[in-house]
Amino acid sequence: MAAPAAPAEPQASGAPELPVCLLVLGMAGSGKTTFVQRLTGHLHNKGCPPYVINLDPAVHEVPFPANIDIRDTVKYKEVMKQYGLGPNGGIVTSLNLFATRFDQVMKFIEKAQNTFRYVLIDTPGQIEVFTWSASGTIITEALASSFPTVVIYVMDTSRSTNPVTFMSNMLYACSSWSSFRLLMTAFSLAQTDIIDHSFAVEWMQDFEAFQDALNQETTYVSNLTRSMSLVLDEFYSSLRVVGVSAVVGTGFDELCAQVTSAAEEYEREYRPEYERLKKSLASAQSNEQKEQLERLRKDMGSIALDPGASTDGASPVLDPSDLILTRGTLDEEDEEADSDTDDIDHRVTEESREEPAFQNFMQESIAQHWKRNK
Ligand SMILES: Nc1nc2c(ncn2[C@@H]2O[C@H](COP(=O)(O)OP(=O)(O)OP(=O)(O)O)[C@@H](O)[C@H]2O)c(=O)[nH]1
Repeated sequence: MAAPAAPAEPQASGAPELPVCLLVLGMAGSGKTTFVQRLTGHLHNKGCPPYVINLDPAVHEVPFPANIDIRDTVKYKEVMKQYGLGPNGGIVTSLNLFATRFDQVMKFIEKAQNTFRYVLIDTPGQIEVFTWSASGTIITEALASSFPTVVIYVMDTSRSTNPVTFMSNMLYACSSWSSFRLLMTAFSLAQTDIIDHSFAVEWMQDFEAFQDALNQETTYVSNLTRSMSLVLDEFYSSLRVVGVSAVVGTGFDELCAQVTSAAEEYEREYRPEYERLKKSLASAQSNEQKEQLERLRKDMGSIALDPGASTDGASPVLDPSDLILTRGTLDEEDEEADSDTDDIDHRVTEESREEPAFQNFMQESIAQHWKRNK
């Protein structure tokens, strides 16, 4: 476990500054783990060690001190055996199992929030396992609803010098961005010790430079890539691009500065929007529930309760709930006359059970209604 850092500085409002969650994504083998390792070391040297979480269940060795490691909770190989899965299915299922306990991880982070300024999260090798899975959404939404959360997309520059490969990488990045659309994406071009990242920055900023590079390609894919580059313009403009080398350790000061600026933007622009969406979702859900309940009441009201009952006021038509609460007998005197001679007051004991029973009945009916409607 990393030693705790100095307490977070208070914000202007007086509240302590929340740690920034950095979600490290990237294609398989792009350098995510090495990046997290180097960034952890960098932050240790700066006197603010991060809280580190490993979400890759299949990694052999974690080369950094992880505060929380998915492998302590879920045994990936056991999951594969037990469910008869291959390696990728095993990773997805392990992450799903872990996501069901993520509320506990959140409690750990919340406890540590005054002592750490950064929470680093290393994700599984296959990007789609996290980006396009329910567990990835659960984890990201849990983090983003409590802390400023920034996606760091690691792109291996040395493997992206071909414009078509570069575009594939950009599409992955863009799909992560749209999947977690409330998050800022900081972009790290790793492995800049092998090749300078300026070509990639130029391709993002200058459409014609990218077209020139594409002109060398004559395949169908190059035409598709050309069209794609037009679409990605808005995405490029939202990126904060930093070149780093996780091996040499260059670029990390700039990366931290960009993360701070992204976290500020998150608080300023994304959080209010996030809160607004959360509220409108909650109110839509509650309206939906009300409608379901109303429909259920109507359905149940159409059941003939008592063929002999009249609607002239002398004998009111019963609501199904009345029927259950009175067990079909409204005439209290009759009931008293029929009452047992023992000491137990059956009305009190049974009525005390009836309300929970009715509530259970209503909940079950609503659940069945939901199922049917789905
Ligand atoms: N030269 C150089 N090599 C790097 C850099 N970052 C990572 N590597 C190398 O790239 C390879 C893959 O790095 P990892 O950190 O394992 O990549 P990963 O994305 O975590 O891999 P998976 O999680 O298995 O998909 C390793 O051999 C690293 O040493 C870098 O900045 N420079």
